[in-house]
Amino acid sequence: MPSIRAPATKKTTTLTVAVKCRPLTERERGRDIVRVNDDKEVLVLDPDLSKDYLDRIQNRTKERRYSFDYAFGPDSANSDVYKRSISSTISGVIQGLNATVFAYGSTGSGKTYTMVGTQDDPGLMVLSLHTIFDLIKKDASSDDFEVTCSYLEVYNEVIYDLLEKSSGHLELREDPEKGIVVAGLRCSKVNSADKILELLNLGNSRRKTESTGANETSSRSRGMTYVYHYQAKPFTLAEAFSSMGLPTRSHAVLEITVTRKQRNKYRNQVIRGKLALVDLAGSERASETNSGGQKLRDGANINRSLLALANCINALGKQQKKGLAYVPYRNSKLTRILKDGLSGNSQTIMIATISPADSQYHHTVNTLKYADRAKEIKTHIQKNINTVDTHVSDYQRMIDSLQIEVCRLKKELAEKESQLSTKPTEKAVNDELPWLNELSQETSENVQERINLQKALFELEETNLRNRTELQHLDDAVAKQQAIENEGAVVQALRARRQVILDNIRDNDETGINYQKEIEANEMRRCQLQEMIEEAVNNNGNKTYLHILGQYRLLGMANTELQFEMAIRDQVIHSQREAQRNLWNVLMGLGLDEKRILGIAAKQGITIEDWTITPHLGLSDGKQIQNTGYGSSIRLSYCPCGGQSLAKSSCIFQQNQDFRTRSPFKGNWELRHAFCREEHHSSYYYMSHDPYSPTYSSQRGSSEHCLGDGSSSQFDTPDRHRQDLQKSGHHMRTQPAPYKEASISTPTCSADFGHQQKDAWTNIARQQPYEGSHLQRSGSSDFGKGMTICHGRSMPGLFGYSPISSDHIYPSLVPLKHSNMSQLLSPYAAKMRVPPGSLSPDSQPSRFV
Ligand SMILES: Nc1ncnc2c1ncn2[C@@H]1O[C@H](COP(=O)(O)OP(=O)(O)OP(=O)(O)O)[C@@H](O)[C@H]1O
Repeated sequence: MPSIRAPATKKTTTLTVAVKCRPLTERERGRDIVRVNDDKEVLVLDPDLSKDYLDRIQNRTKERRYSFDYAFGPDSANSDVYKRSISSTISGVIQGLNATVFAYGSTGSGKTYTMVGTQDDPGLMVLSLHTIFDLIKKDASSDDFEVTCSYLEVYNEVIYDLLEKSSGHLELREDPEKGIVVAGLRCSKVNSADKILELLNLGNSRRKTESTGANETSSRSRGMTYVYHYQAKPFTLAEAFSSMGLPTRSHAVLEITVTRKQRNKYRNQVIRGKLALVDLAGSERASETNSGGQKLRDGANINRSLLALANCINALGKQQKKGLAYVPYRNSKLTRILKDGLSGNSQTIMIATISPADSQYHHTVNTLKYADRAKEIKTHIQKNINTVDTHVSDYQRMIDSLQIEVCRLKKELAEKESQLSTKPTEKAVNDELPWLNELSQETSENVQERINLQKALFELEETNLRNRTELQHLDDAVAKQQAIENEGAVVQALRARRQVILDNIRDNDETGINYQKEIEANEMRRCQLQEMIEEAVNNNGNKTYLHILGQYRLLGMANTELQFEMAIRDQVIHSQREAQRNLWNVLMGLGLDEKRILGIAAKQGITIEDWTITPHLGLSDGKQIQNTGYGSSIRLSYCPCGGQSLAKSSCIFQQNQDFRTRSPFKGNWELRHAFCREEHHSSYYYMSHDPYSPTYSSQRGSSEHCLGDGSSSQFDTPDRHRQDLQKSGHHMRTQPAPYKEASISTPTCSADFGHQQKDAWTNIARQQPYEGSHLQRSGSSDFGKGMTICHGRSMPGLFGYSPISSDHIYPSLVPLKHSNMSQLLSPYAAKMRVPPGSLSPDSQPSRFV
């Protein structure tokens, strides 16, 4: 019988934030600069002792003061932290509530000490597990309990199962019923806290480790004293790690699920509570680690996940204040795994760990800053009750609560709209500076919101694509099963799942339409802001202009940071794909045939979309279609200068490109070779401040008359957008595209700049540290001969991103029209699993502007 989740009352709650300051270690000779007052307030003194009274009253001191739900000083034991801030939440787990506990802090600040503890001072993980089993023991006479446990790590953006001896890479999947799930993760049944601790130890011995110069104080690099407190076989963390003698470089998540079946009057109810205990790797600065190569990459990945976590915390904090719609969970595996803990159905506790040493001032303040923001985050907890029956009254209650939610949201929306309609220009001229600050803040938020909304749309598309694939599998399975048992239980279960997937597709489509509306609203706001800025520049001259210029620079820096993040991500993806290809080579070498491999993969829940084991062949002009004997492989190539070749990745067609851009400074054509980037989200958020970029040259060209030279940008602006800009007074020019038949070519707009702006941009462009990078170049390429078909997406055509776009401030993420490529590729659409019709020129989804 299909089960539904009965509507339980939802309670909105905020993240509980506790700060724990560890004692100074023997090695740290510095000054203790942290004070904890009234168990709630944390004061961080200025590490510079030479600051005097005058500095302090003139606010030149670096002293910082924060207050939290709980604050613990160096004398507090783990049991104090547990009793005051966590124990009540843990008890909720056996009542069907979800809880997440994570320690956040820089390396060596005491995360592991807090989560794991020592024999004398057991940590939060150990204390929580004992509480759970003590409570189960109490209720065991009336109810049946089942406890399962999983333990995973995220290392270099790859998920491993720590309970498996040699775990492969695990994938995250978004299930319409269960939310984010790690496919293939082992869930072991356990019947005591000791058993879990045993598994924990086992898993810890498998965690990835790496040495680093930064964590001299980290427990993991020295003789460790941590002991998991269980009787059967005492086991120290030192034992787990000393074999390697190195600190772990991964984030680990221990998840305990308690399923409770009541034996009394609620016999048909199953209550399920989940506890996630997270041990994050510590953040560190590359400059402090003295490391390079793999270590530097590890550090960058750890920092990236933590940055992604911090970004989510930021966005969630803002969401509470401003109602922004999108939180970038997708930016790392860690944040996807923690999604429920950060905003979903979970009572979440963040333990921010800090060191009192003056040398750690920056890390301490940074941790406290994020902890402070995390206080704003709201989650919505509700009991997880499954029933085997579906009652009409349950549905009625669901509808009622949804209607209340809709009313609340409508009211909020109306309030927000009325706030936004107040024009800042109405303010007095002598208020100019605060007004400008507000304007630039809004400008960058507008940009961020636009990026986020577009990302959200991509995510929905991706989820629905997977849904559609599953739907196809389900239909096949139903047909097969029907032949065996007609309308038996299995067929019914398959049908029930099919319905869930269909509902999810419908919901996602609706959400997509709403996102589209938000994008349109964002676009309107963008035009308003643009007009305000122009008005301000015209009316208030230099002062305003310089201020805006400063904001441009900030945006430019943010873009560069993002580019760097994307470069790392792409590197990881590239390595993974390379490894995957090698693995296939090995499998084929072993003599396994394609069918068998596909069968094995299907059993493991892995979908192989396509693969090619293609020797690197020389390239020639034009298109080639190869048949490798392992299934058809398509290589579309164009490389007049005999460039390099890349084997097609598992889900993308690549074409070597001949990137040409015209340098406005050198005045001649430059040939640049680069590859289309592999399919990845980041491919769509592509920013460039390359002074040679077409966008840039267009800007310069407006005064130097070098427009209309035949160069065409990979980025484009839709007609409506162009009209808006024309309305706002820009001079528009259209650049002809030289290679129309090969690919994507639509007119590009450009805006006129005055000399001042032009020089400012030159300066900004020169400041970009990655100016000459491959990414920048491909971002600024002539796309005339380039082509990337994103396999498996229902979005036809390409998407480009222009940082300064046609209006020199706002990025625009727009689909590029596709040309006759669709006809060329349509015979392969089935192989590519592109939804029917999506390669047709008419299938441009209307929601992409
Ligand atoms: N409350 C505490 N009491 C005594 N010593 C502590 C306490 N907290 C941390 N320490 C000590 O501080 C050092 C660093 O702690 P720990 O290894 O837990 O840091 P970490 O944040 O987990 O580091 P990493 O991120 O590298 O894993 C260890 O020597 C540990 O024994």
